[in-house]
Amino acid sequence: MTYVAFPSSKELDFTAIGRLCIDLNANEINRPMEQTSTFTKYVGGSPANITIGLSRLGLKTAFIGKIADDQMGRFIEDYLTRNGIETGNVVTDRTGAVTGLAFTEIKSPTDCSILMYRDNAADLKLTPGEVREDVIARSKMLLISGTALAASPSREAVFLALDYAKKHGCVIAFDLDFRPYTWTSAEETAVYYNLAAEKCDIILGTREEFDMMERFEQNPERSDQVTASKWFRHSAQIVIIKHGKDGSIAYTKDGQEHRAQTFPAKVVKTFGAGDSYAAGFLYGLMQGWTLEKSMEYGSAAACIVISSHSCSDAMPTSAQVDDYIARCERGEITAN
Ligand SMILES: Nc1ncnc2c1ncn2[C@@H]1O[C@H](COP(=O)(O)OP(=O)(O)OP(=O)(O)O)[C@@H](O)[C@H]1O
Ligand SMILES: O=C(O)C[C@@H](O)[C@H](O)C(=O)CO
Repeated sequence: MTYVAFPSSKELDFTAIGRLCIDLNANEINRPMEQTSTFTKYVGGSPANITIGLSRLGLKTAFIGKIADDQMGRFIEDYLTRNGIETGNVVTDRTGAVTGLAFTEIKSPTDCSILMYRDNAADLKLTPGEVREDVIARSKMLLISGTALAASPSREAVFLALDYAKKHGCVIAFDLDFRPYTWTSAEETAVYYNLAAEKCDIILGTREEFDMMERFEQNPERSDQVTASKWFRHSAQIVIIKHGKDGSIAYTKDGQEHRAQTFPAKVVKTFGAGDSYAAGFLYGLMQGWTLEKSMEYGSAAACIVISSHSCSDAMPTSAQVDDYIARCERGEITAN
């Protein structure tokens, strides 16, 4: 059964728009930030991580975003280029904006948090005029990410990208990627998330992210089924609701539910699970696999990333995902 049809004639498989930033991940893990002295620098930001993931899996990818005119901005652009991602629509800020920094605290494999430095962040300065229609026109899929909706002009840039995607028959995926620190009001957050989600074919989020969007609605049981059915009255064909190590459920417009197994992992830290899951899942969907197989691939990719120190750098290749699944089947990997 095919739930979304990707336009086969287009040259780029995947384009994402949104946040490009830096992760500084604690080297001394299993302790609070106060006791951490050194960090390793990686490219970060959910849509960047997903694009890197899809490029590692072998797809032709591009990114639309804005970087600071400094060493961090140049590091990000260089990393994307070295990973085979087209950066012609990554523009450089000239107003003195800075690169967003995410310091990660790894207190234990299940207790992780992120300390953000995002004042005057360059990624939120992307203007509608800087979004190139031709890049979206050449893409089979556009991915948007919620954080880019948090402020103008990046918010309007994303809505224009959605219009271009609709015009050019691009499949649209929305990773909700709700980061509370970027937003100022709960009402504003829900309004813009809902406006964007109405236009998307595939919506991926956690139960908590959908709860945030449902603040004006009735879903007292926090039912995934009720959540998904709302979006099928708009553009959605697939709604995925993620539940951490308990797995994920994909709902489809034909009323079906699809579940996939999760895999054991020796977890180092939890962040990056959602981004690697999205990369693996969207890759499978583009290969024409079943939803179950695509979700399983996402789950295995997530296990690889949460067992590693980084998010972007740890994004696996197909060979690594296949190998992980095979080792799990042979009982060689157990959870910690
Ligand atoms: N501890 C775990 N063990 C095995 N698989 C996991 C674990 N945590 C997450 N996963 C896999 O990753 C997928 C996505 O994880 P999760 O629901 O935590 O997303 P998320 O909250 O968006 O992640 P992030 O922490 O990156 O924001 C899950 O559906 C599951 O397949
Ligand atoms: O920008 C953030 O919010 C942090 C990300 O850079 C980080 O890579 C992450 O949390 C991945 O989900």
